Amino acid sequence: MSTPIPVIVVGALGKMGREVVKTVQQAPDTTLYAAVDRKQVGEDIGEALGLGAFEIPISGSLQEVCVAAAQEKHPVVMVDFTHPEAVYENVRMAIAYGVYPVVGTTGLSPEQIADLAEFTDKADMGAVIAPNFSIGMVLLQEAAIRASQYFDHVEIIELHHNQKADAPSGTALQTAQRLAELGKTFNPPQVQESEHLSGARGACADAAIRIHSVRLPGLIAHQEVIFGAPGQIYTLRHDTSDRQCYMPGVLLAIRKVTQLKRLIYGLEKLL
Ligand SMILES: NC(=O)C1=CN([C@@H]2O[C@H](COP(=O)(O)OP(=O)(O)OC[C@H]3O[C@@H](n4cnc5c(N)ncnc54)[C@H](OP(=O)(O)O)[C@@H]3O)[C@@H](O)[C@H]2O)C=CC1
Ligand SMILES: O=C(O)C1=N[C@H](C(=O)O)C[C@H](O)C1
Repeated sequence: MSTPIPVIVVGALGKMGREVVKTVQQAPDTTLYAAVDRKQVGEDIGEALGLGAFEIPISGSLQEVCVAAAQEKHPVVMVDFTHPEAVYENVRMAIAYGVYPVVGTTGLSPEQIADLAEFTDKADMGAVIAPNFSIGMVLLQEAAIRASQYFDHVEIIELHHNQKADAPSGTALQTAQRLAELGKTFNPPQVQESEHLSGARGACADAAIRIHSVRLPGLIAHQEVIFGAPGQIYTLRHDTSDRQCYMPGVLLAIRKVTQLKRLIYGLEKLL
């Protein structure tokens, strides 16, 4: 059997990071190389997650971890589930040390993504950025693309837990972007609208698609794409009930990223 892929998990104590740590430890072809977070530095990551000792202390320095990874014979992968304000620098750091990034953190601007793509090209390396690693969301987006051939009116509602830092969600933005790529203008105005409360009609994304963001405790991650036409409504909805739903997609990206020679945006491009 070949050597398991060594994986650095950044944001290892977070809601997503802890799932990735467990998944990477359990999968036969991946192994946890390092766990990075800004809390509980020095504590064993397995103990910190209530999983027993892994003999891997939490590191507070991604750079130190990358310096060590750069000395390894086999390519090392970094999985980042941190914060919109941290992710760009983390990815730059990983690429600078030849560590392959798999990024789930949302909130990167289009300019930052373009910049990172240029950086991977120069380094002759691959990277994966996916705003949503669940297969259900890929299928929802594909159904939405098909429906867009027949419907001219569409709005998106995304609903998340109220610990989420960014709005709208990266997934909602990507959904709008994928519909906009069809080259069609949606939602031709029917009347002169006036907003009596700012934001009442949501945010206007690509191709005049409205996105509405709901934040409540009790939610995890949910999205509706609602198409309307005279006499009918077609609603596509995806609900997350456990963050395990993202793990097959994350594992797929870990397994494929070292074979890539450019930055890939979106899980659908790996399927
Ligand atoms: N692509 C996908 O499929 C999915 C993407 N996401 C995205 O992933 C990101 C993380 O989500 P989630 O796990 O819920 O968030 P959490 O806040 O639960 O976890 C983030 C973790 O990263 C830590 N962290 C923040 N900044 C740094 C840093 N600079 N260095 C190291 N660690 C850091 C946080 O520490 P502290 O607590 O101190 O802030 C925390 O432990 C979000 O952008 C979210 O939108 C979420 C689900 C699925
Ligand atoms: O913060 C979350 O939870 C999620 N974030 C991602 C996003 O912004 O789209 C993916 C998923 O919606 C969960």
